[in-house]
Order: sequence, then structure tokens, then C-alpha cells
Amino acid sequence: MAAVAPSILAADFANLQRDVEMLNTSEADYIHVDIMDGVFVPNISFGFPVAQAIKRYSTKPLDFHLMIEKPERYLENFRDAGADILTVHYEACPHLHRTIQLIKELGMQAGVALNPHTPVELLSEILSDLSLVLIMSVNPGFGGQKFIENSYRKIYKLNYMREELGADFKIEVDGGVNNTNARSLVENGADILVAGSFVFNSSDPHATIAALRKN
Ligand SMILES: O=C(CO)[C@@H](O)[C@H](O)COP(=O)(O)O
Repeated sequence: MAAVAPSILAADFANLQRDVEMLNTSEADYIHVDIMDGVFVPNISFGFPVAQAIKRYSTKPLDFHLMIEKPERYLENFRDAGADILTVHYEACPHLHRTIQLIKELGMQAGVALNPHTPVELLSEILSDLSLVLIMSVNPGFGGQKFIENSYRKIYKLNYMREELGADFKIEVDGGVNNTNARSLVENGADILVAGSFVFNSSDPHATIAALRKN
């Protein structure tokens, strides 16, 4: 059984309260919140006021994915905005170990995301410190992109490393996730499926979330 984290990036922002409440009454395990700064990725999503509004209405744990340069500047702000899990990018953190420690000291679960070109082996020295590793299966910045097939291999390798270490971090996959690849992703070791357009563009998001969870 997979956990599902619908990505709020694909919601109708003019009806954000309605869409968050729709997720509250679904089987979603988390709400995935994408923060983009227009520097680390070529897109800007939203900032603290919108994140706080999501928190105000959500009854689900919030899983924040920071696609921003130097995320260590804002860890406390995201804790205050309601993050339960805070994921930073390997590629955006020169002092990743310190950033992870700070996230944990602030009482959040710490995650690290990897861009499609970044090998999972680069995390070997900090895997035991993490609650989550996020494998990007598209280049970050936009919803609705095509799934990158090499992601299966990365998840398989990361799952092998997890077993070797006896570690218990979760493996999350994000980008182009749908009902055609969800089963293979879980078979290769993914625990949490992030899905944006596949959930929000479906005619019955509740049924879509429930079906993804069955993988
Ligand atoms: O982080 C990102 C994109 O950078 C994702 O969370 C997307 O929002 C997923 O959207 P879909 O590919 O599922 O439409």
C-alpha cells in the first residue's frame, strides 16, 4: 500500500480552501506543498501567506518541498507556516548536514530531494539522518511534465542502500506520477507517491487518490 501526497501546485488557487478541504475528506496521507523561488527553478509558486492559508484549512500533515536556493535562510518560517516534513534540495545546500540538523532541531522531519541528474550515492553519508528522500522524476519547476524512466533505477538503488544500512527513511517520488507507473514505482521501493495533475485533472480526485494508494 503506497502513501499518497497530492501536490497542491495543481489546485485551483482561486478556490484553494475548497481544494484543501477536498483533500481533507480524501484518503490522501499528506498534502505536498511546492515552494519555488524563480532562481533554483525557473518558476515561482507562492510564499508564506499562501502556505499559512493551506495550513489554516488542512487537517493532513504538510509535506513541504523547497525548490529554493539557500533554504537554511527560511527553515523557521516554514516551521511556522505548518511544515511537518521539510525537504531541501541536495543541489541547493552547500552545508547539507547542518541544514538537516537545523530542520530536526526545529521539530520537523528532514528530507532531501535529488534532481534527475543527481546520483543517489551522493547521500550515502547522511541517509541515516533523514526521514525522507525525494526522487524527482521530472526536472523540478513545473507540474504536468513527462515522467523520466531512469527514476525506477534510482529508486531501486536507494531502496537497496536503505536495506543495507537498516535505515528507515521514506522514499518519495515526484513528477509525472500516474496509474501507469505507480505500481512499478512501489515495486522498486517508493513509499510515497506525489501526484499533482493526475489528481487535480481527474473527474473524481477522491477515487484517483484511493486508486493510487492501492499500489
Ligand atoms: O515539484 C514538482 C514540480 O517541480 C511536483 O510536485 C509537481 O507539482 C508534480 O506535478 P505532476 O507532475 O504530478 O503534475
